Amino acid sequence: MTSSDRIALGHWLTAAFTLLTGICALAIGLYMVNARQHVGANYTALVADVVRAQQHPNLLRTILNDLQEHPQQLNEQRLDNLMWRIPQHIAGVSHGLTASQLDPADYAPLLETLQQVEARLPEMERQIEAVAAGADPGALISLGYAVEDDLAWAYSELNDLIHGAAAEQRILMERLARIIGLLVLLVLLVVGGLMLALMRLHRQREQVARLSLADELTGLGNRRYLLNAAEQLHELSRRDETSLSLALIDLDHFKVLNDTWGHPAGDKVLEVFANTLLEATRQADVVTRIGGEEFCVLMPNTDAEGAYQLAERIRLRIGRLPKEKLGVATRLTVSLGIATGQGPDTDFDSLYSRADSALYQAKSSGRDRTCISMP
Ligand SMILES: Nc1nc2c(ncn2[C@@H]2O[C@H](COP(=O)(O)OP(=O)(O)OP(=O)(O)O)[C@@H](O)[C@H]2O)c(=O)[nH]1
Repeated sequence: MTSSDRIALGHWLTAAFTLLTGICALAIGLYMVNARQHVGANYTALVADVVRAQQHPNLLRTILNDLQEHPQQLNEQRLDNLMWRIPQHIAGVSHGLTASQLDPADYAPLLETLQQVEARLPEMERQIEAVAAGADPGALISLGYAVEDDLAWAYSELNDLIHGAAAEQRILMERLARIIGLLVLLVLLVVGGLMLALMRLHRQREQVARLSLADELTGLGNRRYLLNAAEQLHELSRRDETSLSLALIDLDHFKVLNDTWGHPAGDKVLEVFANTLLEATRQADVVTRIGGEEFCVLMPNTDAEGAYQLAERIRLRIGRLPKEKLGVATRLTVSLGIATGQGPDTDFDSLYSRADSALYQAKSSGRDRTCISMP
């Protein structure tokens, strides 16, 4: 996975996480609004019915009080109107109660009282007619007060019951919403953690892949890296009919350097050497360390003359490295063997063996020189 792939994956995961968080927040918000409205609507309508019905006993008491004070002045029309409205409101409240989520056991005695009131209304109507016809209002007044008393008690109790239930349900909904919020938070934390772990895993895999292709000491590509690059460059050179050159570079008498100044000093020299190689070569060249003190530069689109120029540039730069930079009081020299192929003649094995022969030639003819393999 390339770093741009990793960045894309990171963006993708962040976008997915943001989307998930948004959806969760939206779902909780909708749920809370909906639940509140549902609970509110359920009890608000019922409370309104009861409050409206509570006016009836008040009205009835006022009419009865008037009748008691003025027995000759029966307000028949208002009483008739009440006799018509009371059963209607009892029916409405009964329906609201059975449709609600209240426990029927809680409101059954109140409903029974309201039904008893309703059952007494025909008798009351008869008495209203009798009083209107001139009878004594005493019986009507005492029945009316009994009805008023029952109605007032039943509606007042119902009011308390509904308000209590609404408050209880609101608390329950708030607790539920809090629990759901916590659960969603937990899910988001788990998902976020998983996404982070996934990204870390990808990073580690990428690091392992990078390490498996890198030389630990110098940071250059290793032999496996060289083989991969050679395959691709050979294919490119074959297709475009361009030259591909390879230079094998070996430090001279490195064993002596190691034996004289120690292995750590030798390591430092190898690092300086690797940096010098990188500085001397082009961006397109593939610089690798393929053995102890053996390095390789693969040069795409480079003919024999160009390869020789580069090899000599490297050799001269190495020879001019100051002792302070090298960390050892000696002059460093290198031997180079180069080989060049064109088109199909650029496969790694044949280039390598030709460059290796040229390197052997450079070593055996006195070192500190570049030898070219003739095709
Ligand atoms: N410090 C250090 N030395 C290494 C490393 N890898 C290989 N060497 C040493 O490099 C030396 C290579 O020795 P030889 O193969 O005899 O080559 P040379 O001494 O350079 O002789 P010529 O190549 O013939 O000039 C050995 O002493 C190895 O121990 C490394 O990573 N660090």
